[in-house]
Amino acid sequence: MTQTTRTAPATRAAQPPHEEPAIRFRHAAKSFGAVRAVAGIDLDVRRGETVALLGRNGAGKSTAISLLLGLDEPDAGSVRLFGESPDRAVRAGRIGAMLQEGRAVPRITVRELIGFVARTYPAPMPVAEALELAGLTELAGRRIDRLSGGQAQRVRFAVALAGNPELIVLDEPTAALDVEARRAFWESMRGYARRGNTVLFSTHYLEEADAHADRIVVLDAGRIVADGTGEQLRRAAGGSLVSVDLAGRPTEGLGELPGVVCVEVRGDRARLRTEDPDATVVALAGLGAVRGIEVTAPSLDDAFLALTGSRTGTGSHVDTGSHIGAGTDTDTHADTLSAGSAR
Ligand SMILES: Nc1ncnc2c1ncn2[C@@H]1O[C@H](COP(=O)(O)OP(=O)(O)OP(=O)(O)O)[C@@H](O)[C@H]1O
Repeated sequence: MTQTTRTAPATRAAQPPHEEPAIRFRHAAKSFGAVRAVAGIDLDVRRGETVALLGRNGAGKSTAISLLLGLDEPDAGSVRLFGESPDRAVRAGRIGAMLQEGRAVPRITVRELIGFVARTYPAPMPVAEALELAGLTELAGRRIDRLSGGQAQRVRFAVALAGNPELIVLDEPTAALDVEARRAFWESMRGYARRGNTVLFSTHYLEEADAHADRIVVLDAGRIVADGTGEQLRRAAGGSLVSVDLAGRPTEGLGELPGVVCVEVRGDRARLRTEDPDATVVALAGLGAVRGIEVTAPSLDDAFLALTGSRTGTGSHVDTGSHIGAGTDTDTHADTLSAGSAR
């Protein structure tokens, strides 16, 4: 491979309207036997955007990323990066990736490793710059096998930066990191994005998607079920939540109150999702059911559960935590909201 060096641009220009997007999926599909891991997705990511790919275990995030990096070929449809094939874009150093697996090489220093990786690219980022962006300047002389988990993750980020990519793809970059390491990681990522680069990251963490992405794309059962900002997703989830202490009252008829679209009972409390919280509260008052009444706007968790069709009703099995992790006891109804409905 040619080893000429050019100075990395401090920032990249915003995408002119005629330019190809950084990422373009067109009807892209990939199955493994009977499993449709990616079931025909259409997605454009503009240059300079930071996009989160959100979904539960098995939603298809890693498969979509593999298609994007050319590690897997789609069975149907296409994936283009900056208007070219993933393979070409990756070889040209336009794409950097940080995947879930990947073990650090022992016995060499952080600086040596990044230098080594940088030399394999045609137009790498200066090593000192990659180290600085990844927050590794102080650790440049440290041996790779003597780093903490959070520091090792930063090295992987620097490896992804080494080719001076315009797009970086991160598959669950903060899994297993503690709060401080996460904060440091996102700071580095934002530093890279601020230069006008494009970022696509997958995550199970709703709050990370909301805090660090311009746009959230929700995948479920291989399909895009929503695409928009955190705020748009919350709105798409529809309605506020009115909860009230039942105080032994029967639950019959709650579903017919004005505005109510669904009722969930947890112990002695009823949670009513409503499109008209004022009318619902007035109707509850008419029934004399006002003990412990609370009205809350939908959270991103609520939105996620609604968008991915997660089962609600009895409530006891609904994961309302902000980490959509393994073992979430949910059903899949990918057609709850159609792709792009949150936009
Ligand atoms: N190489 C493979 N062979 C067979 N099935 C696979 C393969 N890779 C993925 N799958 C299946 O495809 C579906 C999507 O998996 P994928 O890893 O893309 O999901 P994910 O959203 O990244 O999940 P996670 O959050 O657990 O990493 C799953 O049902 C998975 O079991």
